[in-house]
Amino acid sequence: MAVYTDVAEGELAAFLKQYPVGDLLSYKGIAEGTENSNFLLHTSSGSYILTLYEKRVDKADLPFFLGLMGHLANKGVSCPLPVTAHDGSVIGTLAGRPAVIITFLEGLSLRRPTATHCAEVGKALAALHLAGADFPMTRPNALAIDGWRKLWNAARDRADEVEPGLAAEVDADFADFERNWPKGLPAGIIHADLFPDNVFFLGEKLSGLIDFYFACDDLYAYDVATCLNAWCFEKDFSFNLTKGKALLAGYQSVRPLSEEEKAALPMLSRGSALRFMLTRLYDWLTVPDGGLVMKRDPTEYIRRMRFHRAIKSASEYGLADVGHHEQTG
Ligand SMILES: Nc1ncnc2c1ncn2[C@@H]1O[C@H](COP(=O)(O)OP(=O)(O)OP(=O)(O)O)[C@@H](O)[C@H]1O
Ligand SMILES: N[C@@H](CCO)C(=O)O
Repeated sequence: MAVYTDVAEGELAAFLKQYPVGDLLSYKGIAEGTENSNFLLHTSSGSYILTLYEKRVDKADLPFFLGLMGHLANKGVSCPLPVTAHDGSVIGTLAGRPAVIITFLEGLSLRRPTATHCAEVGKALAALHLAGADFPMTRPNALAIDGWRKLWNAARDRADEVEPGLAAEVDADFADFERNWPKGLPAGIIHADLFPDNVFFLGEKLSGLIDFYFACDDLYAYDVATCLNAWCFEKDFSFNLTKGKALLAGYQSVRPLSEEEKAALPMLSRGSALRFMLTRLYDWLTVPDGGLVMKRDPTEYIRRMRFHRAIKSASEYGLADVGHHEQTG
């Protein structure tokens, strides 16, 4: 659950006086999410989300995340708009934590997205990439290869407890990534965690994107690869080609991929699978049970890594007109 910090009603009502959001009518903690404490607020002017940032978000990154949400929302991306206080600030303090109020987005996240939903996600991701292109702030991806290496160094010795042979398998991947990771592809602001729990729909129509707390500068096609991993695999770990096709066609209807980006997709998808495997493995091995962080199963992403390793061409993800591309390693 994700309410790590309790907030008393009087304290919240006083805090809200600093913002143009009306008077507090009711509030409740939101169970979903793992990183921060979130509350749904009803006030005399509408509904809002209050987020208290817990220790897994670096406070120095907040101006980037909140500035980005504001930039994207102003450019028509359906994402939360941070509410500015009467004194012009966006980040306040509540219960000893940095605290922010953002606008509430209608919709529901999906447990079983269809190909139609995947197409919508592809379009929204491409629109986000275009809208972020003139965002003036930058943030390097803390979870690029160097960041993966740190997680791996901390987890490697116990990796075989989770899956026998995993240490050797991932060592070989690192050697390959450190030599062959694509360079020079189109890059800019990426969401970096656009999983189904971070996308809202009203019926088949996408109504909002949330959770920009991994957003950073990196390769656009890497963000596409993350969406293939997050949206196009079934519970039995098979890749759903119809969903892959839909997601990629949706993306390309807004921002066509270059031939180089297409050719790099198998490598990027493997890297993205490794990134999510590593954060999950690290938590699995280091975070005590019953603690604050919800653990997710790393083996789901080991299966994806293996799938991508066997891919010979991006056409196997559902891309039309792709040349044959041999992966090294
Ligand atoms: N702007 C919003 N409008 C409506 N609901 C929201 C909004 N922002 C967050 N929520 C709700 O709060 C939940 C948690 O939000 P979020 O995913 O940002 O939290 P988190 O702690 O950063 O989690 P994680 O990084 O693990 O996904 C969401 O699943 C959603 O139910
Ligand atoms: N989307 C991540 C969790 C962090 O947001 C995962 O599934 O591992």
